[in-house]
Amino acid sequence: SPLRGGNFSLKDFEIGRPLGKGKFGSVYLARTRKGESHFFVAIKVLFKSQLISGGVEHQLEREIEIQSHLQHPNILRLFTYFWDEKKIYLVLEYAPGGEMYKQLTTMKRFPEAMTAKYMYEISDALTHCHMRNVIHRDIKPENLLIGVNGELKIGDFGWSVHAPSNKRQTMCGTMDYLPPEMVCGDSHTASVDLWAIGVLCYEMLVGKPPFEHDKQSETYAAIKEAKYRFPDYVSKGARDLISKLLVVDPSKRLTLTGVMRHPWVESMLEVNRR
Ligand SMILES: Clc1cnc2c(Nc3ccc(N4CCOCC4)cc3)nc(-c3cccnc3)cn12
Repeated sequence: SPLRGGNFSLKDFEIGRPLGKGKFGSVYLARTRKGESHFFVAIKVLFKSQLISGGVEHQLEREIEIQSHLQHPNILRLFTYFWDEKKIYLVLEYAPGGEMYKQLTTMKRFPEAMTAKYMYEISDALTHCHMRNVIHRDIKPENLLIGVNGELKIGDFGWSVHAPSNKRQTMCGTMDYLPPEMVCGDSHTASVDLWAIGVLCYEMLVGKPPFEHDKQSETYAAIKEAKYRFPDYVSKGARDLISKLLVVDPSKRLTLTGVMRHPWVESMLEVNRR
């Protein structure tokens, strides 16, 4: 890629339309100026002042450290970063398919074959992370993007840490994806990501997460007991996979290999190949 080497600055890019707004800044479509073939990227612009007031500078450092070293087809690349007086710029891979949660909102719920393909891809990506002792900790549709061939891309490592960790995290997103051990504040391991992909699989098939309740206290209670129900249309195979991930005891959850080899996933991947 033309983003070899270092010391880039804003003048090396033509900034295009805004792609969306994040918590601490915005994301813009951009393309490299140099060279004949215009290489599209996404530039995430973060305000130093907001990072400091949000007390998340160290989290950004971790995000950059982790994401710049992970290279996997289902993990959004962080090519480089630079800063000026007021802002920090992350030069990320552009995901032409946009955000998964917008796709899910539009479609209401995904077909089983599409859900199984995403489950395979995210398990493959998390295997890559866990082998490098990286726990993502914030798997949810809002952090997942879609690539040029409809493939899933994990797009945000803002909450990832090196395992094992008992880092308290001031919650500012949804609780729906929190596993029991994090709800109870216990230390947690990579298996928190397995619980999260169980929640993700349910939400992709049903259109809402399994433990969603009006009151936060009810959500917590349901999570702690892994108490949830399936609508009738969820197949036996999908129920089997989800029930092996949404297990209170972290050591009893299905492994990532177990997800990729699950009979329902394998049978649905066959459907995709036809
Ligand atoms: Cl990082 C990163 C890399 N690529 C993206 C991206 N890509 C992207 C592609 C296509 C469309 N559109 C396709 C036609 O219909 C309208 C949306 C949107 C975003 N979006 C975001 C983002 C972030 C926050 C809110 N909203 C979108 C972050 N990204």
